[in-house]
Amino acid sequence: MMPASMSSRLLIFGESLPFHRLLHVSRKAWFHSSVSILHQADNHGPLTLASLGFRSIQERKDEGKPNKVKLLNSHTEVSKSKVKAVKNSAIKSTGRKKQLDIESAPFAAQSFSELGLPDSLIDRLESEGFRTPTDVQSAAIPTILKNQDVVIQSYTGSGKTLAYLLPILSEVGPLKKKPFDRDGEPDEKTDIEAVIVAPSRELAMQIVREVEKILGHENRKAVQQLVGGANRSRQEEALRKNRPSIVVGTPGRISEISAAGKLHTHGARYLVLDEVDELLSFNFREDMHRILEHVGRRSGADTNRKKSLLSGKANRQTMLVSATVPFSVIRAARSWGQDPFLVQAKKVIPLESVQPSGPINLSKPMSGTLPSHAAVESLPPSLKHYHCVTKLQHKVDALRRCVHALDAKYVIAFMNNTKQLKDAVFKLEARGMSAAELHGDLGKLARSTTMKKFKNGEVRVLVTNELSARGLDVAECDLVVNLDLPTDSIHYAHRAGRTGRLGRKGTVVTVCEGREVFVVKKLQKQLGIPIPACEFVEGKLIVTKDDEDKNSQALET
Ligand SMILES: Nc1ncnc2c1ncn2[C@@H]1O[C@H](COP(=O)(O)OP(=O)(O)OP(=O)(O)O)[C@@H](O)[C@H]1O
Repeated sequence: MMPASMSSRLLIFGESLPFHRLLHVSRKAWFHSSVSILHQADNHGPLTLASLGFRSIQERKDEGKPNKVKLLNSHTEVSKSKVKAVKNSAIKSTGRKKQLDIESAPFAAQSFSELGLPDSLIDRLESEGFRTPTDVQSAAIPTILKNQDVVIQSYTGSGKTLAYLLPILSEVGPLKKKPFDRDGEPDEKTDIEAVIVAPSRELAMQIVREVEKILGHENRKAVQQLVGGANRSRQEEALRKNRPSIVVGTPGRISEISAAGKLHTHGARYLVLDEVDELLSFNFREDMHRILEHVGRRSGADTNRKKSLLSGKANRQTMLVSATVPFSVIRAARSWGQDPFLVQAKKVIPLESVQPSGPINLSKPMSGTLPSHAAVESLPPSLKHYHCVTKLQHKVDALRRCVHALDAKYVIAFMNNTKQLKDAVFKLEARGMSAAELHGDLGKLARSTTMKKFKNGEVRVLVTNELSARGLDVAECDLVVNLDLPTDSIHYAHRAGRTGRLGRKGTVVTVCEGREVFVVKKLQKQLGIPIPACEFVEGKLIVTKDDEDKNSQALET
């Protein structure tokens, strides 16, 4: 669960301060050098929960109290020394610089019931142990419930899946808010109402499990997985028999079944693209085109959208989700959605006010992404990063020593080449460390068996490739090792994000050769994080100074 301190911060001029501390410093009038907090007032200002009709617990508690700190006022001052800097955003708002999400106090929501979800859903959440919404959930749920198209961006493991699932489940399926129609009859829609697309089978199946967990076993037929590698006719039969309201799948299988006329999504109200930046890649282009053209495209579809629909746009609510949001995603959201919002952990702003924070390469329109910027703020702050230099032939040994030094129990090691990956598993096993391979050449059954073994602790080191970099949620994973370098900072971020989930501790170690160190330096810069050099000595991880640091120190002295 997200620690309270993380879920109660305010963003002030791009800087953050825990809500309780803001109150504290303001009360004490502790103003060494002050920061003005101005109430945002223009059209491009952040959408806040208050503006959406929600009030924070704090606001409600403060009602009627004398001398309360009026946060929504135009001039509150806090000590600058108490304001902690937040890293540059991947994308910046072009709205007035002085505006801030001061009303983001409600983002420190203490319970799901504050967010406008139906009781049936809240009961289920509680029985599954979900009591406190994460920041991104507090920001996204009310926004989506107001029928806004959204781009959701927040760091890996911060709970983005429930951020979009809960508002959908409050409108669709057995736990929805209005289970009866206008005539008081049970509203048992038989159409597909939500389509959720993910780039890999594992991720799609993980999302299905999350939906099933919330709906409960008795309602599991309300969701159907449509993933490649599984029996297609069985999936088609389940669609016909169970009439699910939600489908979750991979682009290829969804568009295949849709093209065969066995999946009717024209009346769907919701389209979610999870790991959207990956779904925008060339590999998925044709399938994604079909999905975007069909989902929610029925004229006069039954939606509860309040605003009039622009001609040529679909009758659906579109949600694009990822920890890494390059500007290509912002552009896509603008062209597919209607006045979409960018939802981050502490702010909700209109997408039209978002600009790229660097130059776009206009000669390559499809690659107009800003990898270095898109990856900033995609990593949980709780992660520790190191790199370790070794010879190519000693990399697996370095991995083994790293696992022992950190006493890591659930380790994911990334490699780029399947043959070398198999060799690494062989070497680890030969040295008595339980390891298993996971890659695309394995069948669906073998992949899920391996995942099960990893999750239940039978396998200590999962050696895998980019297949497992996105979305995979193994809460216990305490160490990620890059045995081969990732291709760029976005890939680094998604790999690294397999550990340190939901505020837990996690370590990322990149094992590289001397000639590769410059890449680590580059990653460090692009991600805005330190990745110091380390060695494993006598069963311990020791941070060392690398040559560059030693040189700069020598120059200083
Ligand atoms: N409010 C909550 N309370 C407790 N656990 C939660 C809450 N929300 C989500 N979780 C759990 O946190 C874990 C991470 O969530 P999730 O996979 O949605 O993260 P994510 O932001 O989508 O990560 P990634 O970017 O890597 O895909 C999951 O196991 C999920 O069940």
